[in-house]
Amino acid sequence: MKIGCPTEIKPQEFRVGMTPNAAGEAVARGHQALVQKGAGLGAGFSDDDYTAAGAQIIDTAEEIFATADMIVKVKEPQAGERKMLREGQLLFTYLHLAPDPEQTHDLLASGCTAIAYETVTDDRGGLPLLAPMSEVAGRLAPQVGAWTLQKANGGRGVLMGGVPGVGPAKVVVMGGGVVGTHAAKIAAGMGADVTVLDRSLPRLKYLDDVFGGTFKNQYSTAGATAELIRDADMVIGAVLIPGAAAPKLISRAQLGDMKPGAVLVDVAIDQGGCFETSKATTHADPIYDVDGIMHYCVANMPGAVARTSTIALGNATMPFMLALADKGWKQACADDAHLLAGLNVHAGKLTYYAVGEALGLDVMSPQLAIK
Ligand SMILES: NC(=O)C1=CN([C@@H]2O[C@H](COP(=O)(O)OP(=O)(O)OC[C@H]3O[C@@H](n4cnc5c(N)ncnc54)[C@H](O)[C@@H]3O)[C@@H](O)[C@H]2O)C=CC1
Ligand SMILES: CC(=O)C(=O)O
Ligand SMILES: [Mg+2]
Repeated sequence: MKIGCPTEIKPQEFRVGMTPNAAGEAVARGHQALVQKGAGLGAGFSDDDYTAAGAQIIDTAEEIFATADMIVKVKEPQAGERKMLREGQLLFTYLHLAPDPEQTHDLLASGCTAIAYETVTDDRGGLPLLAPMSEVAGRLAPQVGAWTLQKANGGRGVLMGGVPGVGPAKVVVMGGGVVGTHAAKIAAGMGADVTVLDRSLPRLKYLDDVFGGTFKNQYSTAGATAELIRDADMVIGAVLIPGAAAPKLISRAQLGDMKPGAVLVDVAIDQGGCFETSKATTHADPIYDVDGIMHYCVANMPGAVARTSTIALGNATMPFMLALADKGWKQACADDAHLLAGLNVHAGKLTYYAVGEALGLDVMSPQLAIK
């Protein structure tokens, strides 16, 4: 199979969909790896690194989209890329379709088959292709939140760990999954006073067993949220209902109950955000103010640490990419229900129920798509 890897074109996105090592594994199995010139530079991989692994360097994205059987990327295809997708072509990348009707429309119109990293599942109820980037974004969240809390950036001017004689920042983390747990660990490590909210009792039991002495946890209700945010210096949004638009957990009216200069970091922004006032921002212009509350809502946070993120993502995606290349997508999905869970679009039809529900569109059963 011809596997194509174009350069990412989302603003300030420096990751790349295929590492030289992954390209080498594909080539060793008889596939062709077509990598756009310079695609790996932002993550510290030169064209020579790819050539040494057996990949072919291709000048333009147009040539890659025109010839590859499978396109492997990081971020959702941008408008120009969507125009180049074609019927029968396989797209393997993050999509986040529920909050994105335009992208959904274009993917359906292209006739391509699209497997979304963020809805591939595993045996333990996890999301193995979202998890590595959630680990990164979770660990970044307190770091960017601490920067936003600085006075010159519009924040309250509160230091995460405080100092002797002055108490630490109060951090509330909404959602105790992968992002939330990593965010809480780092925030607590910086010395902040951290509380994690979740709606899953088994998850709260796990957090209590493992991190009981490090940060607090509480069952997530509107009442508990209202009480905690009044006193918070920073709130990190880290909830997820897989594939679906994020639930809105803090309304605009509630910003008035918060301390002026408090910070909201909405990591869940790629699923539409879990605060009413969230709108996606970029690394170039990451923060904005609504009613005196600072918002950080970058939808591709891991792009800030492109090398760590590219290697971590590549480690997770490579076995699935190789299965898709070796067997073709239908057989690979028929053999692996977890990969089939990633199928979001096929031949002009949506194949993921939560996306159809969010956008009011019909859905074809994924089992039918692989028949
Ligand atoms: N902005 C960015 O660059 C990135 C964003 N993300 C996003 O971060 C979000 C979280 O991802 P993960 O932690 O991997 O998901 P996860 O599935 O591991 O965790 C989500 C948690 O939210 C909890 N939850 C659901 N509804 C809730 C509610 N109403 N109140 C409290 N908790 C609730 C669930 O019980 C679960 O424990 C996703 O939207 C993901 O796409 C992930 C990586 C990068
Ligand atoms: C998960 C995601 O959207 C990202 O890593 O950019
Ligand atoms: Mg998007």
